[in-house]
Amino acid sequence: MQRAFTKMHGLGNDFAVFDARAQPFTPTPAQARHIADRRRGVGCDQLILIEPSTRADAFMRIFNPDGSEAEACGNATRCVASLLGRSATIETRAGLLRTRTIDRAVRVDMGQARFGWQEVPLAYAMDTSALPVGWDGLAHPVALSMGNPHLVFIVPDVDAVDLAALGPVIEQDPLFPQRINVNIVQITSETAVRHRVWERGAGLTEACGSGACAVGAALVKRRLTHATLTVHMPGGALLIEVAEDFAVAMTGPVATAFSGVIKL
Ligand SMILES: N[C@@H](CCC[C@H](N)C(=O)O)C(=O)O
Repeated sequence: MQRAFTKMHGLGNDFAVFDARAQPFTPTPAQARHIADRRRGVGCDQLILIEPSTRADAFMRIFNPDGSEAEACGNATRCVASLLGRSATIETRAGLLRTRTIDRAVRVDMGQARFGWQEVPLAYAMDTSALPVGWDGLAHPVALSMGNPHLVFIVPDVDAVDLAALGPVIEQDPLFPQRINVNIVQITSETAVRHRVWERGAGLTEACGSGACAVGAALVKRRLTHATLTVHMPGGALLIEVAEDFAVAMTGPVATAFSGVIKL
């Protein structure tokens, strides 16, 4: 079977996007690993399927390189929005997301950050605004859901953390029954932060849209920054706006790299 794809990225967080509206397609875990493989496949941080929706312009499905399916992907939502038109509604496992293209950027209403321990989810009840746990110097993270699970550690220097070593250990800790995305953030001013991420099912990436939203919501929850802030990641920056009810909006760029066909 051959499948056409478009290779896109948001801030270097890259995707193989498959339009599955006419020709249905659900990758097996082995196919997902093959497509994501940077030497033998397309090479990407996530596989994205655009499917039909009865409630929105399209349904977006997200697969990590390990074959697991994710509920949310902020950077891919902007990419898919740019394919669907100036103002699109996208259904995901995390809910309906409204998007708007403004000049060359896309704004996405990413929904409400949720701080209930069952909503993250955690294995047992804990104060999610500062979990009483730590891993090798990383301690007291905020835990929350942006549709997908996130931990946010506030650190003095994001470059001093060995995220490649700690990320997989924290991601797979039994405290997180659905595993977790691991974010570290350094506050540089009341309106700007530096952010690095270890993504569940994917590893270190250049940027994570839902992670940047989680960072904004966590910092506002802890009253450490303004509600509008710029989140700088290795691949570039996103503008994050957190409303009083913790609904989060994200604005940033998208890029199309190339189109191709892969044999599966
Ligand atoms: N890159 C994404 C997040 C992708 C899913 C994540 N790895 C998960 O399993 O939750 C983003 O931009 O949000």
